[in-house]
Amino acid sequence: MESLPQGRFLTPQRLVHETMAVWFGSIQAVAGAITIALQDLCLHPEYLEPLRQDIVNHHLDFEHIAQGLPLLDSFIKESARLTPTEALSTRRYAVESHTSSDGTHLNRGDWACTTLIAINKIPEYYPNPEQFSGFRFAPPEVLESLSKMDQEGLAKQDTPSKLVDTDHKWLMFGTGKQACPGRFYAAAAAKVIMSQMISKYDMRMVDKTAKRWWSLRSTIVLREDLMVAFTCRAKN
Ligand code: HEM
Repeated sequence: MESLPQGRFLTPQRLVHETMAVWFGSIQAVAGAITIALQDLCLHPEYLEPLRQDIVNHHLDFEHIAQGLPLLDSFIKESARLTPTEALSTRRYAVESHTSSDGTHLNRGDWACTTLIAINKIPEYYPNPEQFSGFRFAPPEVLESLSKMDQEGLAKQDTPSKLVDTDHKWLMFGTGKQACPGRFYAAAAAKVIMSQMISKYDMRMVDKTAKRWWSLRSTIVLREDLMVAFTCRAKN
């Protein structure tokens, strides 16, 4: 809407359609990120207890300011790093021809995008990029509070970061002026849902070797037939 030519306005009908398009277009990305993170939790059950502790320690803060839960934030980010629901990001249309400093040339009318899934595995950006390291993005003071066992073998980033941060290394939500405005909502919704599931249920993947997704062009589509079994935890 911001990018409408000056002096042009949306009719109420168009406004409703645009709003519905945003919701229908975006909610599958939120659902996808949560589903992938829950599957990763089944594949890496050693993260369950530290995450439960994170929820016990930080959920009240999160309820007040819709931010926080640093371990859960990092876990969801790591999960999305290795299995994003889109392989490409940051699509841009060249309104005029342009040559970048590395010699890449775009003609007017060309499209360019970032290769999210490849960037997420660059070793200079992510030490041991193929390793799932659920707490790699968490701040050091939070990591120090973990037991030695929970810290063993974790790949860590030089600087901590959050799921909603945007920069040239983390393009899940795009970058610059057009970066996803829904990311704060998406992260908060994912944390609400994940923290409920983690606190109330134990979970396991019925078949740990089952294929989790297939690709349709650049979209990573989650398989509907993958089964996760949830068991209600006994109340203390
Ligand atoms: C995990 C969930 C989500 C992911 C991975 C995601 C990802 C993205 C990406 C990659 C872009 C393009 C950014 C760019 O080109 O620089 C984008 C744009 C956008 N997203 Fe999201 N999104 C998510 C959730 C949401 C939600 C929940 C909403 C709204 C409720 C939303 C609303 C939008 C809108 C309106 C834009 C267009 C912004 C513009 O062009 O100025 N997104 N999103």
